[in-house]
This record gives sequence, C-alpha cells and structure tokens, in this order.
Amino acid sequence: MSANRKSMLTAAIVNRAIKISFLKLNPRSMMKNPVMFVVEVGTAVVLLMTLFPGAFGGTKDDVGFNAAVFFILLVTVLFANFAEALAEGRGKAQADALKNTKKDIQARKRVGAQGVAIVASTELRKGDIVIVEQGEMIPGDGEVIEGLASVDESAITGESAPVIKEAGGDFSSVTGGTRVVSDRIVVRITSDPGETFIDRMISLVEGAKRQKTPNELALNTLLTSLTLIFLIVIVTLGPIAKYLGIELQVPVLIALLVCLIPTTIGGLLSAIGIAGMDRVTRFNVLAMSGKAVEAAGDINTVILDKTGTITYGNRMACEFASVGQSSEKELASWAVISSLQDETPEGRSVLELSKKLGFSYDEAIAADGVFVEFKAETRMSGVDLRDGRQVRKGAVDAVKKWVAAQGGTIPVDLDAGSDAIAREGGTPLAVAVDHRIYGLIYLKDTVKPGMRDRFEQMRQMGIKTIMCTGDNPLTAATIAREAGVDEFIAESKPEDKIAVIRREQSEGKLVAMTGDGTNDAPALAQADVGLAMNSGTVAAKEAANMVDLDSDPSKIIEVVSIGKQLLMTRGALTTFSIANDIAKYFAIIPAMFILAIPEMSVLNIMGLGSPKSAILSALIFNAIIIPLLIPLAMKGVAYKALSASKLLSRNIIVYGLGGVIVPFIGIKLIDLIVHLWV
Ligand SMILES: Nc1ncnc2c1ncn2[C@@H]1O[C@H](COP(=O)(O)OP(=O)(O)OP(=O)(O)O)[C@@H](O)[C@H]1O
Ligand SMILES: [K+]
Ligand SMILES: [Mg+2]
Repeated sequence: MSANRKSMLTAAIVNRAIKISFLKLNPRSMMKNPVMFVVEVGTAVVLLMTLFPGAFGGTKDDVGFNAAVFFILLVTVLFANFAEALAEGRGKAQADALKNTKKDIQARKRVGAQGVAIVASTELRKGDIVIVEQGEMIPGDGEVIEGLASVDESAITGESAPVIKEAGGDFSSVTGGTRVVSDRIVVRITSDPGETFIDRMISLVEGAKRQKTPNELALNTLLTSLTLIFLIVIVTLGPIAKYLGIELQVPVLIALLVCLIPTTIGGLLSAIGIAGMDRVTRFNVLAMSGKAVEAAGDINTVILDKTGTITYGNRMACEFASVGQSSEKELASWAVISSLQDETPEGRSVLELSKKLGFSYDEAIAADGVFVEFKAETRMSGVDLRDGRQVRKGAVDAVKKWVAAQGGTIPVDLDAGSDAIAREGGTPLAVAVDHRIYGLIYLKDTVKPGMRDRFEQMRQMGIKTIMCTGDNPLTAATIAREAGVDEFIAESKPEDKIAVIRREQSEGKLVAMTGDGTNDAPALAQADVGLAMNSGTVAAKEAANMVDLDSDPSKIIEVVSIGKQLLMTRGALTTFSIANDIAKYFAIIPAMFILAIPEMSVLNIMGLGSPKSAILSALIFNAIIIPLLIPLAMKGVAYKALSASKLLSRNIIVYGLGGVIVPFIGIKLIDLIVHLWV
C-alpha cells in the first residue's frame, strides 16, 4: 500500500486516463465544468459546419480549415479531461489496493456470555464484541476492551514495525484490516459496515465523494462569469462586423472565444485540487475533505504540544536532587516506589536511573500498594501504600499544593533546585510522601533538530506558533526560546487548548492543532484543521479532519505547507491562464479583420504567416499548454516560505509576466510550422 502510495504514474494509470478522457466527453459530466463545456459545444458546432458546409452558408474552401479547428478543439477538451483523469488515477489505484485488504475477513463474534460465532466482517455492527487472536486480521474498527497485543498496521500506514495496542488509555484504538502479530485482544466494534476507516479511506482516495471546496467553487464562479462575458462579446461581434460590412466565419469566432475563455485553468482546476489531496495522502496523512487541505493553506495559527512534538518526548530521568534534610538515597527510593507501576517513559526512566546509580528500595513497603496513574489534570502519579502513606511524584507546583493541603512545609531550597532544572529546559518532578518533599527528579528532553528553521519558515509565512504544555513556565520558556516558537502557554490543562483556539478564532484567525487523546477531541473538532494521530483514540480521530498514519505530530507543519502550495498553484495557474489572452488576442484579432481593414496588420506584431495560420497557431497553443502544465498542476508550484503578500507579488511577476510572454513565443514557433501548410 505504501509503496503504491508513493509510486509515481505508471503506464497503466496513464492508459486508463486516456480511455477515461473520452468517456468524460459525455455532456452530462462536461457540464460540471462550464468553461470546458462551452468548448465542447463549440467543437460540436464546428463539426457540423465541417460535415455540412453548405447548410451554414460556408463554402467548400472552408472544409479543411474547419476540420482543423474541429480537431484542435476536440483535443483541447480531451487534454482537460486527461488532466483530471490522471489526477484521479493515482487515487483509484490506491483504492483498489485497499479494497484487497478488506476482502473476506472472518470475525469471531462474542454471543451471549460465553459463546462465539464465526461471522463475516461485513456483518459486524457497532457495539459487537470480537476476539482476535495472534495471526488474525482485526475484522473492523474498534477499541480494545481487554488485553494487549502488538498489531501490524502496515496495510494502512505502510509502516512495518508493529505497534502495541492495549485496553484503556490512548492506545486502545484498532483499525479493521490490520493484523494481530502477537497475543490476543477483545475488541468492541465502533463502526458499522461501509463506515469503517478503510471504507472512508477508499472513498477518499478514489475521490468518490469529492466535493468542490469553497475556494474552488468561488474560482469556478469567476471563471464561469468570465466565460459568459466573452461569450456575449463574441456573439455580438458577428452582427457588429456585419453592419460594418465584414463577414466573420463562425468557426473563427468560436476559435477566438475558446482562446479567450480561461481554458487552461478551467481544464486544470480539478486536477490541482485532486493532486493537492493526493500530496497530503502520499505524506501518509488522510484528509477527510479537500476543504480541510484548503483550510490548512489559510492557517494563521498553529498550536503545538511541547513534549513529543517540539521535543523528542522520551523524557529521561538523569539526576536525583534531594532537598531539605533528605538524602539522595531516600529520594531515589521514594522516586522508585512512586514509579513501580508507572508505564510512561518518564516513570520507566526513573527505575532505570536508580538502578544505574546503584540505589535500592524496600520491596516490603512497596508491596500491594494501590497505583495512582498519571493524569494530565493532576499532573502527578504515585502509589497509596498498604501502611496508609501516600507517595507522589509530579509537576512541582502540583506536588507543592498537594503537600501544603496536608499541612506540610515546603523545603526552602526546593524552588531554587527546580528553577535550575527548568532553566536548562529540563522538567523537574517533585517527590513527596504525605506532607514531606524529598527532592527533585531531573527529566531531560531534547528539542528536535531543525525545529528552529521550521518555525522561522512559518513565521515568514505569517503563521504564529503557540506551544501548549503541561510543564512549568520556566521550562516552557526555555524550550520555547530554544525552539523559537512565538508564544507559549505553560501549566496548561487539556481544556486550555480549546480556550486558546477560541481566542484566536475570535480574532478571525484560522487555527490548526494536533492531538491524540480523548481529551483532545473537543479541541480537534474546534480547530479549523485538526490533525489526529493514528495511534490516538477513536474519539480524537473522529473529531479531527485529518489523521496522520505515522502519528508524527510535527507533520502539521508540512500539512500547512501543502495546503499553501495548493492555493498558490491554483492562483499561479489562474494568473498564467488569463495573462495568455493578450498574445492570443494579438494573433486572432488582426487575422479576423485584415482582409477588410488592411491597417490591422500593425497589430500582427508576431508577424504570423497568414490569417488562417495565425488562428490555428493560437488555438494549438491554447490546447497544448494544458498537457504541458499538467506536471506543474500535479506537483504544485515551487514553494518558498514567504509572507502571503510577498508570495502574491512574486507569483504575479513569475506567472503573470510569464503568462504574457510565453504564448507570444509559443504561438510564433507554432506558426512557423503551421504556415508551411496554410
Ligand atoms: N509519569 C508522570 N508522573 C508524574 N508526573 C508527570 C509524569 N509525566 C509528566 N508529569 C508531570 O506532569 C506535567 C504535565 O504533563 P503533560 O503530559 O500533561 O504535559 P507535558 O508532557 O509536560 O507537555 P505537553 O502538553 O507538551 O505534552 C509534566 O510537565 C510533568 O511535570
Ligand atoms: K483559453
Ligand atoms: Mg504530554
């Protein structure tokens, strides 16, 4: 699947696209694209005039010319259809591969208290409970409610390393079509047939439900209006010329019309949109709609986590710093006791550090303690011992409050110690037993390399970055400075994210964020672009409008870039398409009037061979520019991180000026060849 996703165009895709270009000639499907529909109607009219020249007051002399015009017009429509078919083709190929993954999976469904029935996966409904053993395919999307297993998700992510899925917590969601490689899990199905992740992925990549995005619709309206205006101008041109005693041939008028209406962008518009979606998909991000990708291009603010997004996130304990009268040995033993069942990277690293330093702890004290799991709300974890003592480790301010609430005093050297750790960008965890604080654990984390550059790029794009972290203000400030984010919010609880998003949105900004936990779901839904991690919970994935199959939260940065590139490509090709008109105008207008008004020859600045060759050359240029621009439409225009206004002026220069000049050269060159015949 992944190899497939990354592969470029194959001969099979191209052949298929050629075939589909003809099928798309069906007027009913052409009508969705008004610009090209007008060209198709023109093609039909010219065909009739070629076949029955007499019926339209033409002469036999015109047949050759009319046939040429007909042929070029037909090719113009086919080129536009080909662009769209090609863009769709890649997705169709992926969809076929996905459909194979889905085929005939058997499920072991729990019936009653003990019973198990073998059913086809297509018969599973929301709420059904299934058992999946080692080596078996998971029959549908769901949540693990019992057990732990490693799961090979390569069918959807392309990543061959298995991932651990377990009941409860943020790693409980499983996807139908993935395989359990070890152990056994019990799964509660969370989607009905036809609505599974793979189903959605299929309809997404094959574009079955592709709807035009708001920007695309707006542009389409603009292009249609332009077409209408040119249509009115051309239709009235005939009678006016006649009044002046000039006879204009209908095929010539149609040629002028087709040259002036925005066929280039009209032909490439949907290919650009599909290719934008496809770029996101090849990046292993599933966008639930084109609208989401487009919104990504308009983002003003990106909200990021600190741990795991900006930093590596495998925070490791690297030092025990005791405070007050406590010794390092005492501190280490309580730190270990509080972490015995803490499965977070932080918790496990405490045990490793203590072992490395040769400290021990009293197993009898720890026996039968009730584990208190880490929660982002409490920012502490620990254990309630059998003898009634409570051991906690956690964020310094949280532990201080907890100790103070029990009437304990705070050692005077605690703050200095924790500030020292925080100033280095580390996370200090305080360790306490009931009302006494023993000291600090120094958790070290590193900013991922290259983050500074990426944030700098985003700043140049005019995007504000806000880091939200549960960590203390000093650590947050250090990491924020080191990574170069614009703003940070420290000691933030999950609900604070939604408050930041609302605040930004109320200022009229579009906000993107990433998240994976159930408590991120509301914020993911509130954000204009919510990117959920595939490893995350079902709730997070359903709330988000994008899912990252690689579960790399920093990918939001690339997604925004791809969105910007999509908008830019569309803008650049629109500019290019409309700027082309100038040269075509100079080619066709003198050709139309030169016989009646010889002075018109001053407008023939390209020195084109003959009136007929001028018209055909302009028309040929108008047609072949479409396939020539397909690679650009599919790949996107070269992208530089610049502010929106700078990008706009740069693109106007490149594509506007280029759009004026290129057709003068192109039409002249084509005319040199065409003039050999006409
Ligand atoms: N396993 C743990 N046991 C006790 N305290 C912890 C544990 N893990 C983290 N903490 C403390 O809780 C705080 C909040 O953690 P949380 O995971 O909510 O945010 P974070 O990881 O610091 O930041 P981010 O929101 O960027 O991921 C941490 O800064 C740390 O002080
Ligand atoms: K055109
Ligand atoms: Mg965290």
